[in-house]
Amino acid sequence: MLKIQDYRPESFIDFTQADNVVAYQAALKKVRTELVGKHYPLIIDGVRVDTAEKLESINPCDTSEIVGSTAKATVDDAQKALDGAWKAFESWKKWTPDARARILLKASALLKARRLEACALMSIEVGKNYAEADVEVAEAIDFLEYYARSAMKYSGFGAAETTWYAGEENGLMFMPIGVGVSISPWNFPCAIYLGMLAAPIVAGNCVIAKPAEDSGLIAGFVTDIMLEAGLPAGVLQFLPGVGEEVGEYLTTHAKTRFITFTGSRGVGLHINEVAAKVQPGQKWIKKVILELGGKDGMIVDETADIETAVTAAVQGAFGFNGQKCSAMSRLIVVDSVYDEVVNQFVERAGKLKVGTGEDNANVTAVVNEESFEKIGKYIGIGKGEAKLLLGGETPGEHGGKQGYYVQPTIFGDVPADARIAQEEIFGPVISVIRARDWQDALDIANSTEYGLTGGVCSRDRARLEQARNEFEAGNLYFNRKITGAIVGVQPFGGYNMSGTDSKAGGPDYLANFMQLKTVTERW
Ligand SMILES: NC(=O)c1ccc[n+]([C@@H]2O[C@H](COP(=O)([O-])OP(=O)(O)OC[C@H]3O[C@@H](n4cnc5c(N)ncnc54)[C@H](O)[C@@H]3O)[C@@H](O)[C@H]2O)c1
Ligand SMILES: N[C@@H](CCC=O)C(=O)O
Repeated sequence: MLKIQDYRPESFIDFTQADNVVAYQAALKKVRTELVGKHYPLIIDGVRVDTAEKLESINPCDTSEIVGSTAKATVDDAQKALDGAWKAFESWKKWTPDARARILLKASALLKARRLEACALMSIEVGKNYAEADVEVAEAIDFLEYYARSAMKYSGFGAAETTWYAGEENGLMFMPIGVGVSISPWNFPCAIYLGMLAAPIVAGNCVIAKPAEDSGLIAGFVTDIMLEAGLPAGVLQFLPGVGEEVGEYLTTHAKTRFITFTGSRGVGLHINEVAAKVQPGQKWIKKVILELGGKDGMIVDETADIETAVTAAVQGAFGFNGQKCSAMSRLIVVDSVYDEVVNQFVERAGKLKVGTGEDNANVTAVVNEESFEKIGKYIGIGKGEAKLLLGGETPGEHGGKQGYYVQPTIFGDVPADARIAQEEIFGPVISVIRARDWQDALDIANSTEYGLTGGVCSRDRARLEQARNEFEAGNLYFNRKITGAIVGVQPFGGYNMSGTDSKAGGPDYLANFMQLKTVTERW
């Protein structure tokens, strides 16, 4: 059993302090010297393997810059990774939970020591500003620390309660399940990537990690940390590649035991479907854990503190340019305070500074051309569906640099069933919806197929209690922003089409990657 202090989330760096800003800028310089331009090969069975083709990361805030590259795995590489991982599983599954957990704790210490480098790399690779990058690296550290401790809970024959029965010993054992693939998105390329591989690994499984195409460098960076921390060869196979090629190959493969996926609803549902089909030679029903998109709404009623509500709306809507599954993309305001709330929201959002992640702007460029085009298309749709209150342009340029820049955009008086109020846009585009009253607001909040995050700004106790039970969201927040779940504090995962509600960073998350065996011995 580990002898360590109780879990406590990392605190965030205060960038109102000048010396912290100076330290961040020094990290940016260091990263520009040491990591920009770097190439990360695949890692199969602990060996670095390069490929003929590569995947390049482009700086979204300055598209003339190639930040670096990774290898691009083929299906042959995926097959080798799968075979090697099963070999590694034979010994890894026998490691004790505390021995496995020590590797996560060591990785956490290594990541803490390189915290600002990881942040700076994300500022350049995906355009995160300082606070957004820092919150993410803190979350990655938290995942390592939290899952290391969680692993203890599943240790030994008596890990779960069973009832005593005369003449027998009965007990439950939690067992690892095998080799799985972890497929992650670009928007939390450090924390979600790392959390989604660390959890199954500490539970005794082996993982093939397939990062998103746009964020291979930060994935390579943290993969190296996991290996430096002492993971045996083959336990973690690093397999950057194209989702539709290697991702598809692995999710449909007979030897894949589990799939943990975080990404868009379309891809997630596709994986759910193909993974359900039993392949020749397949011996199990694949476990599929899906965490998908959202169309997250926050209600403001007539009893709310308007200043609190507007601050929550601006933070929830525009943090990392709205590129969070948790982002507030619908602001639902009760008619009697609609004008007051919306005027203040538009005024505050209009003051946000647009620029690069490296310059610590409030709103930076969106991640890639596909997102840029998609967001532009939705802004066009919005202009036909509602009243444009702010922004509405996609300049594609800022300060003389070409990049995927989209103005913070707000539409008002959006019908609740409009496309911009129902479909995930994943950018800085907000629909404000007018509700007749509180009940109408709650009905509107629940009127999408998603159910990830949600919020209510109100001082009415009865309404908060009603929302507690009736608001369809996996993560519900009152009188604050609806983003920024903290590991262990706000376990994270969505309802309905937002996912399987696996609750990353929650007390039972590791159980997703285990099977239970009941053993009875009669005396
Ligand atoms: N619920 C959550 O916890 C959560 C967290 C972060 C992001 N998201 C969601 O993720 C989306 C943004 O991320 P994205 O653009 O990277 O999503 P995406 O679905 O386009 O890609 C996610 C991953 O899936 C891979 N992929 C694509 N096609 C595949 C296939 N056929 N088979 C296997 N893998 C395949 C991609 O290469 C990538 O690694 C948004 O919808 C956002 O809401 C959800
Ligand atoms: N866990 C993050 C969102 C992850 C999705 O993009 C939050 O709570 O804001």
